[in-house]
Amino acid sequence: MARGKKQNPFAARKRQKREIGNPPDRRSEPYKEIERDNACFIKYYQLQRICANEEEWTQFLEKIRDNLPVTFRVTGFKDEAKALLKIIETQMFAEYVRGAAELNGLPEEQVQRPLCLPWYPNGMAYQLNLTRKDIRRSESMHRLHNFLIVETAAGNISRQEGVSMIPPVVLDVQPTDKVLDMCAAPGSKTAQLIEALHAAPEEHKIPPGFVLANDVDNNRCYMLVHQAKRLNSPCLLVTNHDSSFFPNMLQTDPATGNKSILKFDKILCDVPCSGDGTLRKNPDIWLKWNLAQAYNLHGVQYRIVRRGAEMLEVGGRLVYSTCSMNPIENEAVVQRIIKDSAGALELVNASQLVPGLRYNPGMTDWQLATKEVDTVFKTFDEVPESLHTIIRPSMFPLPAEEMTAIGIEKCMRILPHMQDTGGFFVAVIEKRRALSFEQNDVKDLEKKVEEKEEPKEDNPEAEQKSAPWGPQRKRRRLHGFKEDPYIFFGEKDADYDSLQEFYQLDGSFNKRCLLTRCQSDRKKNIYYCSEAIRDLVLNNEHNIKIINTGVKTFVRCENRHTQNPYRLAQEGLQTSNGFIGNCRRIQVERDDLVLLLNCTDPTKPPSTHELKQVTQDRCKELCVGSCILKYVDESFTLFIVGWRGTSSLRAYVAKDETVHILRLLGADVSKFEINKYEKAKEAAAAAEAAAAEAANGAEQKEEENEPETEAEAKPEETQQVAMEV
Ligand SMILES: C[S@@+](CC[C@H](N)C(=O)[O-])C[C@H]1O[C@@H](n2cnc3c(N)ncnc32)[C@H](O)[C@@H]1O
Repeated sequence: MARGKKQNPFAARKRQKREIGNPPDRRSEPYKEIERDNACFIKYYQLQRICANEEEWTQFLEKIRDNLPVTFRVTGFKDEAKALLKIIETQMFAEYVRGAAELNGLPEEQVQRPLCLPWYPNGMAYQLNLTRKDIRRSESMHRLHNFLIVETAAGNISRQEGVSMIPPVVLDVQPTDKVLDMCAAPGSKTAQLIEALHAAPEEHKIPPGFVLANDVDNNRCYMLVHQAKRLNSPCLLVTNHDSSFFPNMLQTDPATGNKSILKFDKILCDVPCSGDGTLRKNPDIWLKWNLAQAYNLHGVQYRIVRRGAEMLEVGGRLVYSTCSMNPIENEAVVQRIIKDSAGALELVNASQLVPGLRYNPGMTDWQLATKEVDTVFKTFDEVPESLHTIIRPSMFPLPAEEMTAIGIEKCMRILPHMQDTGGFFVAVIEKRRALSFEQNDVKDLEKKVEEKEEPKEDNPEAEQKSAPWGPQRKRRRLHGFKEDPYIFFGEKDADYDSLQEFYQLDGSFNKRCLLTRCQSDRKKNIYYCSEAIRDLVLNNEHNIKIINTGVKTFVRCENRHTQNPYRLAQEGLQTSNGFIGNCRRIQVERDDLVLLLNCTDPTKPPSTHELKQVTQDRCKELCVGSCILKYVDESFTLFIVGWRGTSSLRAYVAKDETVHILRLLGADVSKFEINKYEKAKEAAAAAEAAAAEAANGAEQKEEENEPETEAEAKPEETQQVAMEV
């Protein structure tokens, strides 16, 4: 190479590749199990004495190397949940026992029954004695597998790690609470928070409280929207911010109209962590685990919980949780925030909310070490200067008397061997008074918001339009997609008037909570959000990046026979149902509903003549258009969106929901079930037959071209080829 001439690194890499040749294609190699071992991990946790004795340590190591059993919970606020639970406990568990017996070659009597998690409210969560792989890969489990997939998609069950259900339970959310989930994606805990908010539908048609679910990762925010949307709550707002710098928000007092800084009653800080408590579910962590991760995360974990503490209402509750077992990410963060709060925050014991849960108390002592765990430090003084930027004084345990005052033992450490779960850490904190470092200047915030706002229209009747965060005026976009605006209905809206008339919407329905996402005279989808969420959007849209809110309630559906261009959306029916009059309701009996749901061809809806006389008579009273089908069972009542056609009636629900309802009705769902093993067998047989036919054809062609004697000489061979293919 000529002197001074720079070598192009890409070209060099290409040349090198050509010389060495392409790396072997590993896709054809058999899948190698990950070795569930990591010397530093073992050394570190042995050093910390996370187990009381050798025997427990052996149990811990054995369990953490094992696969995780499947757990799921029935999503709780619907009346149907109990009916579904009953089906699970009878039919599905009978299926489970049969399948597990076949899988393990055991008599059915010896199969361990699924375990109802004692600490989960209302007996709604179960742990199966099978792993995800067992269920996915065995034919005997295909019905159970189908059931889990369909009911998860329809939002009636949630497959979630057992220990991950604990933080929302101890947060103890009530329907009136203002809840913040600071690190919410992908949203399994957010779903629990929403369920708790809607737990008393008889008291609140729409809960006065709300859940603000936030995540810093824009892509993960959309996973969160997808997960939370299954619950169809009008009380959810999804935002995209770094929680450690979450902006203060304004709220309006509905009685006085005065603005104040929003403080939350309940805050969940399920912070990013090294995740070594999920080793059973994610064995690849064995390959990556090292102490540097915990050292790196301690700072951001502290900043998030500190910001959470600032935004917490006095008297409110904050839960700090991680799926890590490391005291640097757990007790060290908790002791630091409690100490810095100078008595404003207090750790509390929440064991009464999880009766029967086995856990260890928070650790009062731990040690730090180098990344390879070859040098151990008991105090910061022992740490060499070269590590001072990595290992910080706040990571060490406080002196014993300070630790006693903090009551760190009130934290909960759940280890895998205690009840065959993953590992988890949970701390419950309450705020006794305002923090010395929190900023509560409402005037200052109002000024900042006003500076960002566009001039307001004078006409109070005009619709209120939000500008998405990262206002278009500035054409600034930090990351992710630019969201469509949130355009609320004004006091006078022609579409609302026609909706009100057609559906006899009750006077308590707040039309100003209806919104669309595009500026057009022909609204396409109309969403609904609660009053509290509307207030938050309008007060803070210039300050906060909103990703999603509102539940789809009306959908444009032009049909020349109907008087109203909007049909009801099943997603929003849970909310709109309570406000719609009798004029658009048809009560149906079981057989009629089964008939309607079994009609899967939208071009051939059931004729009203096929229905019971009473249903036919009721249909005659309704003009063409969207309607509510009501079905009353002994233990539950169902409301389903329907369509009254000129001479037909149909149910307007998605496939997974259809299967769910048919299941609740005790109807046959076999036509919706997919047996992938049967399908694979059928496909293999078809391929075999096709290949045989092709081989036969080829042989015949050859035979036709060959001399007569040759063909006569090998007839069995031709036969043989056909059979072998
Ligand atoms: C342990 S996960 C949360 C799991 C979630 N609570 C659930 O139950 O599904 C941590 C989340 O924190 C988010 N995150 C990381 N740093 C953050 C920050 N500074 N602010 C907000 N979210 C953050 C990550 O994107 C990740 O989704």
